[in-house]
Amino acid sequence: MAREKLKEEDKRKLNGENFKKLYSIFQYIVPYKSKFLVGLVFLVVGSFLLLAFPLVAGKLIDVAGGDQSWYLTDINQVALALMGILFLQGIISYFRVYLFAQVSENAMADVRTGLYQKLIHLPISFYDKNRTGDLMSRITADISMLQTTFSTTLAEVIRQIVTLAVGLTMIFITTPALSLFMLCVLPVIIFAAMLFGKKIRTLSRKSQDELAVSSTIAEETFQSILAVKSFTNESFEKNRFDGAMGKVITAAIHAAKYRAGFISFIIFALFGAMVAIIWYGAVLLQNGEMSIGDLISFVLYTSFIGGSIAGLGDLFGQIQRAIGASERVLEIQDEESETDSTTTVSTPIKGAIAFDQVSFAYESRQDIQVLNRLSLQIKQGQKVALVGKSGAGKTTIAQLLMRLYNGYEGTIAVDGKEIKEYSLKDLRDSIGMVPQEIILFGGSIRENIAYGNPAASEEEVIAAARKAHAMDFIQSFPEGLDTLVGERGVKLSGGQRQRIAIARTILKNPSILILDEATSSLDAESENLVQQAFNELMKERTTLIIAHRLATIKAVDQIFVLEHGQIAESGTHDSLLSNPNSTYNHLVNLQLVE
Ligand SMILES: Nc1ncnc2c1ncn2[C@@H]1O[C@H](COP(=O)(O)OP(=O)(O)OP(=O)(O)O)[C@@H](O)[C@H]1O
Repeated sequence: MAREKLKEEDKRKLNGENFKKLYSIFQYIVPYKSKFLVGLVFLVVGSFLLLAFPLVAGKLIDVAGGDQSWYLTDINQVALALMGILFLQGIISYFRVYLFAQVSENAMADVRTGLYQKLIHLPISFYDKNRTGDLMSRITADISMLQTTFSTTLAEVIRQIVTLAVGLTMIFITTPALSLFMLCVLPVIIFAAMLFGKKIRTLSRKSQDELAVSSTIAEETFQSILAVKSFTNESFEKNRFDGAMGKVITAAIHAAKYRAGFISFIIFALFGAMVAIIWYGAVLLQNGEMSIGDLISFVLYTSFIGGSIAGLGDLFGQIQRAIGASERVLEIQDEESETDSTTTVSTPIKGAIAFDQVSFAYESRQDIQVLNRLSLQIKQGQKVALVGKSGAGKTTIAQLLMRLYNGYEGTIAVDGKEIKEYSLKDLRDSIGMVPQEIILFGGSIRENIAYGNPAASEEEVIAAARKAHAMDFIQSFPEGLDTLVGERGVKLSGGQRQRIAIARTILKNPSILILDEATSSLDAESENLVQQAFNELMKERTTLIIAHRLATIKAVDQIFVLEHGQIAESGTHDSLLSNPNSTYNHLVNLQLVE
């Protein structure tokens, strides 16, 4: 398997606190513990079997040389025993890998589902602070990393530790003098290599950093290529890039000097140590203190030991990275979900709305007081419009009503009861929102309409589509309601998307309606159909229109003009217009000019 290169910033220290994080994720394995334990037993037995291989291989040579002191005295028997060991270890490895895969796949699917469920229950304010790409990588890359850790890395660590412990024990039992000699030579070299390695890593990180700087320069210029060209700054940019490249080369060559030293040192020292050890083995052999078979066992065991020391270094790197990944997963699990009142109401929400002295600032932008002691009342069934300059806080009012954000001061009541006392489901079920920008899910038109009420029957879906004046265009597609929309489906026009969103909301049948009007206007025919669909939708529902185009709101019962976080004026279109100094009048004039 190709391993991704370890990024230094992704690594964490191997200390108790960090292991606890990994352990928290490891808890997901508990439901599959019996399979995990069997896999673990297979792993240890398999490792022991493999470690018997050098011993028996050594015996093969000794038996060939006439040694009769072992249980098996015939080379054919010994060779068969060797094959038997390999065969058995093959079967055990198969089941070990298979079991660990089952455990880790299931456990990590649980982590993923848990994380996904947690994420969709987090408040919108969380999404304001985190980028989608980052959340995606937690659910995909980070958990894949953890999966590798629990399926392969953990098994490898155990296998290598067993190999190291058993390998060392075996060589000390069979060839103590030679092992002791090796132990005096090798650690010195390993220590020197580690020091060297650390220095080289620091230096190559520096050259990578320099490379990153040069990439940023390139990226910036490509993105602003228009500016570069219109200012004829090509040569300026080239010089900037040249300068950055110069730094890359200096840093890379500096690192290369150390790497060259390291390589020649390793070749000399490692092979030198090998010569020394083999020389000492030859001396022991000559003096009759050791058999050829023992020497072969020793060489095989030391190659096993060497392999596991090298392997462990890499594995610890992986674990350090896995800790980073578990940290990012746990971070989300520690986030606070939307707070909810557990009491559900028995009487349906009718739709009278009252904001009383409501003040609010977004958590991520505390310095801007979006609403400032705002009060407004909307009677049940009334149609009202909110107008105001862009950024005045119209959408914010709607979002607060749906409790998409908490942390406001004052009270917001529906049917005379503070919204925090409703369960989120009751409250949001009773509010239908048709947003400005309608994004349909990938799937059929039917599924997109039924999103408003997944339990709706075919007839109800069709009736809703009719009321939303969407059926005509739906029927014009060969596949009708089964037509696929979204990224891989047909592209619908803005007006068509709006009518689907309206049909969806008709199916939801809320008592309160929020229409966030699209800023861009549709062509006259489409506009007319959408308006008719809206009229159908608004029937007998309390309706709050977030109006951008004032022409569409002449008929509402009341208009609230929002300014400086407060309701500056309210009244009907005609009454507001009759006052020449009103902000409303000013807004209308502005739009007329546009
Ligand atoms: N999620 C958010 N985080 C931080 N600030 C926000 C957020 N959403 C809106 N704001 C800020 O709050 C203010 C009010 O925004 P809001 O979207 O309610 O205005 P609006 O009246 O609906 O504007 P528009 O007519 O352009 O849609 C703006 O200054 C905006 O920048």
